[in-house]
Amino acid sequence: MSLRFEHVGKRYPDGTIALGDVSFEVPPGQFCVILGRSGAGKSTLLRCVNGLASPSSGRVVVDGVEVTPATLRQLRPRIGMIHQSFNLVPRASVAANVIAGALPAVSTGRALLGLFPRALRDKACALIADVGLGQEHLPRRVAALSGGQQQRVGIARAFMLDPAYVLADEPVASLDPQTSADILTLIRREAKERGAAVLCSLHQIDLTMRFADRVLALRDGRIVFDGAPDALAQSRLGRIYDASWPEPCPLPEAVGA
Ligand SMILES: Nc1ncnc2c1ncn2[C@@H]1O[C@H](COP(=O)(O)OP(=O)(O)OP(=O)(O)O)[C@@H](O)[C@H]1O
Repeated sequence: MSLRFEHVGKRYPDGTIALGDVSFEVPPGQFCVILGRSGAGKSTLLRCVNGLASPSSGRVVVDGVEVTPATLRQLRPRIGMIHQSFNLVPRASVAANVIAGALPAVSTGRALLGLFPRALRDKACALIADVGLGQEHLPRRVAALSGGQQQRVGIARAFMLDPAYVLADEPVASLDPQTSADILTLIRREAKERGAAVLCSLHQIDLTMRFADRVLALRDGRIVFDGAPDALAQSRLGRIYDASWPEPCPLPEAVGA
C-alpha cells in the first residue's frame, strides 16, 4: 500500500514544463511536505494524484492502481482533498459541506435528494466535533465562519470516507501564523489517528520543519531534496529558494525517511 510517482513529467499545452521526471513513494501514515516556492510545481504534483492533471510521461500509482480517467472513480474514495481556498459551498451549512465529503460513496440520486445514510450523518457530526467546532455550528452557513473555521470544515470533509491519502494544497496559505499551526496540527492528528498518509504542499520552511515527517523539495518541477526535515540544513535551502543557485539542479540528496 503506497502512493507512488514513477518518472512523472507534466507539460501543459502551452509548453510549460511543470514537472520533470519526478519519482518518489509515500508509505501509509507519513506526513510528507512538498516544499517549494511559487511555480515550483507543487499544485501540479498534487493534481496528478487526484486526476485534475494527467502526467505527460510516467505514471502515478495509488495502492497498485495507476491513476487514469478509467480508475478515478474507484480511487476517489481513498483520496481526501484539502484546498487553499477551502472550496466549500459558502451558502450551505457546515453539516452539508462536511457530509459532501461522502459523495464519492453515495449514489447520485440519493445525494441529490440529500438521502445520506444515518451512519454518514453521525460520522459528519463526530468529525465536526473532532475538528473543534461545537454542535451549534452544524446549521451555520459556511460563509459566516472565519477562515480558520472554514478550513476546519474542509478538514472534516476530507476525512469523511477515512481516506488512505490526503492531499492538502497550501492549506494554510491564507491564515495567520497561529491558525496555520493549529490547522496543520489538526490535519496531522486526524491523519495519524487513521494511519492516512498526507501530501501537503507548503512554502513556509518553519511550518515544514515543525510538521513534516519527510520533506520533498521541488524546484522548477524537479525534486532537489528528499529526506527528514532535520537533514534540510540551512545550507541546502538555497537550492530550493535561491534563484542564483547553479543549474542543473542535482538529484535527490537522500531518499526515505
Ligand atoms: N493550467 C496550466 N497551464 C499552463 N501552465 C500552468 C498551468 N498550471 C500551472 N502552470 C505552470 O506550471 C508551473 C507550476 O505551477 P504550479 O501551480 O504547479 O506551481 P506551485 O508550486 O503550486 O505554485 P504556487 O505555490 O504559486 O501555487 C508554473 O510555471 C505555472 O505557471
